[in-house]
Amino acid sequence: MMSVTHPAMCKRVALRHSLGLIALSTLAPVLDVTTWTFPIISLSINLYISYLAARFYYKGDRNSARRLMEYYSPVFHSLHAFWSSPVKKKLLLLGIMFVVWVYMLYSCVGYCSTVPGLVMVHTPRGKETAPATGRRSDLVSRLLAKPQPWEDVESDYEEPPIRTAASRDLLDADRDRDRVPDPSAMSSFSNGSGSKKLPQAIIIGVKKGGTRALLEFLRVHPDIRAVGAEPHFFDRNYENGLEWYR
Ligand SMILES: Nc1ncnc2c1ncn2[C@@H]1O[C@H](COP(=O)(O)OS(=O)(=O)O)[C@@H](OP(=O)(O)O)[C@H]1O
Repeated sequence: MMSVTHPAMCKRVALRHSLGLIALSTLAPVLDVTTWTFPIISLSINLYISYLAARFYYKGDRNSARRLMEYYSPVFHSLHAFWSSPVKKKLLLLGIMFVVWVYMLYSCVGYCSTVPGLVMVHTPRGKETAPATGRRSDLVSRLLAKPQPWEDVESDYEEPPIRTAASRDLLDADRDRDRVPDPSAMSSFSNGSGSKKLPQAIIIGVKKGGTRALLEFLRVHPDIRAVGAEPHFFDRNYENGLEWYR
């Protein structure tokens, strides 16, 4: 339509788009969308398309227009030029699609391996906390490891891990599922002498009342030993008795 109403504009647009293809291909690796292999491979094709667009721009005849349109779709051009059998066309098309697919897969694998982790890694006190890049397996093994129901903070104190809401929820779900009324499963709330004691302070609160935050803040104090997970003694495990609670 534009070639009939505005032939000059049509030529300008074709040339601009052809040159834009080179710029776009060069920009892609700069924006980290793909690797530098892509603009290098596509440069020859883009240059040839630009050459055809320039020819169309200056000549503006039917022949140069047709050549340009054919090369805008190199796949169809090659099919048209070299292959006449429909079966061979389909095979060639499949082959080209496969090559493109393999190249995209290769690019994606390289790209995905550089994506940083979404969670922070717990590091011991005094050491820097770093993003999870390159340490994902370590983090996964931490998250999947079954947490101890009770922690002896005095003998083996570790600062609480920094977790995202998602990983904390995962751990909470895991803990709730694994909470069985088995006294042997509860390690002692040891004061260092090995004796079991009842807690000296209890955090009571409604759901979503911020009890976890309070527990984590208190746990930071080196003289406070705190449970690893909320024991829910009074509302869920009361029937298990004080022996379970110790
Ligand atoms: N200081 C302070 N101020 C305001 N809000 C706070 C504070 N500390 C914790 N929170 C929010 O409390 C929610 C978690 O509460 P709980 O730990 O009791 O949750 S749970 O019942 O154990 O699941 C949780 O809310 P949601 O993020 O909406 O789940 C926390 O963000």
